[in-house]
Amino acid sequence: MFNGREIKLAIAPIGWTNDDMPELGGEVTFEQCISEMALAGFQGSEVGNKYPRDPDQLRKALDLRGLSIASAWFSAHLTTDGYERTAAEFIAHRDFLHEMGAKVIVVSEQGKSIQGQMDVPLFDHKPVFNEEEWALLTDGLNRLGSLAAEKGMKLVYHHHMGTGVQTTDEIRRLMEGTDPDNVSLLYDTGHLVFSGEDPLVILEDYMDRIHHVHLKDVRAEVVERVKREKWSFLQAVKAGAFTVPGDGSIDFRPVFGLIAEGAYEGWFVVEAEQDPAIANPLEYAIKARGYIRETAGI
Ligand SMILES: O=C1C[C@@H](O)[C@H](O)[C@@H](O)C1=O
Ligand SMILES: [Co+2]
Repeated sequence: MFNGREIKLAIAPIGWTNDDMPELGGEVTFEQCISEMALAGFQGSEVGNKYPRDPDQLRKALDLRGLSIASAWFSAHLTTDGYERTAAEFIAHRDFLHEMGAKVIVVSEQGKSIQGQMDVPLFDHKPVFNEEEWALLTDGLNRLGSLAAEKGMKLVYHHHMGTGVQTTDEIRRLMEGTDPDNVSLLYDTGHLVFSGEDPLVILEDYMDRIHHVHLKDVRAEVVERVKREKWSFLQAVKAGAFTVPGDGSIDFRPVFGLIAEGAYEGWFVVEAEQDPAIANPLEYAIKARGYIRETAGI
């Protein structure tokens, strides 16, 4: 399907230990997490809070298991903290990822975000940026993107539930307001469907700007309850709003079909945060690996 183009498969540690709620999977060790990723047939990982920050130590642990680092999340606060402070943190993050051999840097604007607030209803209180905030965001991202380019890397922007860049219109505004040379898009199926967007529209319109992919599925019945009962993002995650591809309500066949029509090369990262005490991480990783083989042929 992908005609020999290089697509590598990674899985995020968030199914084992959740960075947003460290109590989920608190007992799971770093070694168990990466060993099970390799056992399930993945080649890479993103960086979680239990990963050693010393590049040599991290590389050794990953090399032993045939894994490499695809990327890691960076929380930007361009709309609230300003460019200079954000850039200083970004450079340290970029340099760590560069040393680990990653080519893309995941960035999400967390100014005014409600994704980490346990009691704030997700669908009623998401932030909406004003003109000034949009200017701070797009200008700051262009500048962070040129810092990434200094190391031959790409900034991939993560649209996300509970943030100012969640909906199709907001993604469109971000894409139109930024320079394609500096700002690329991270395509996350789960966040688009959770928000009520059509994930195929974003692929059709922005395929040439997509340089990183998060494969997340959603349980539609849980999403309905989140809306009806006014749950927060974290409550939704705990209740199982997300799961691995092949276990929820998204049909990934057209998604893979459209990606295959473009020129995409890079990582597909399975990313499915749910409670590891309910959804055994190794079992779900194996399930995801099988589904991708069956539907994408990789
Ligand atoms: O890429 C991601 C990183 C997580 O920390 C986040 O909350 C999750 O939903 C996601 O898509
Ligand atoms: Co994601």
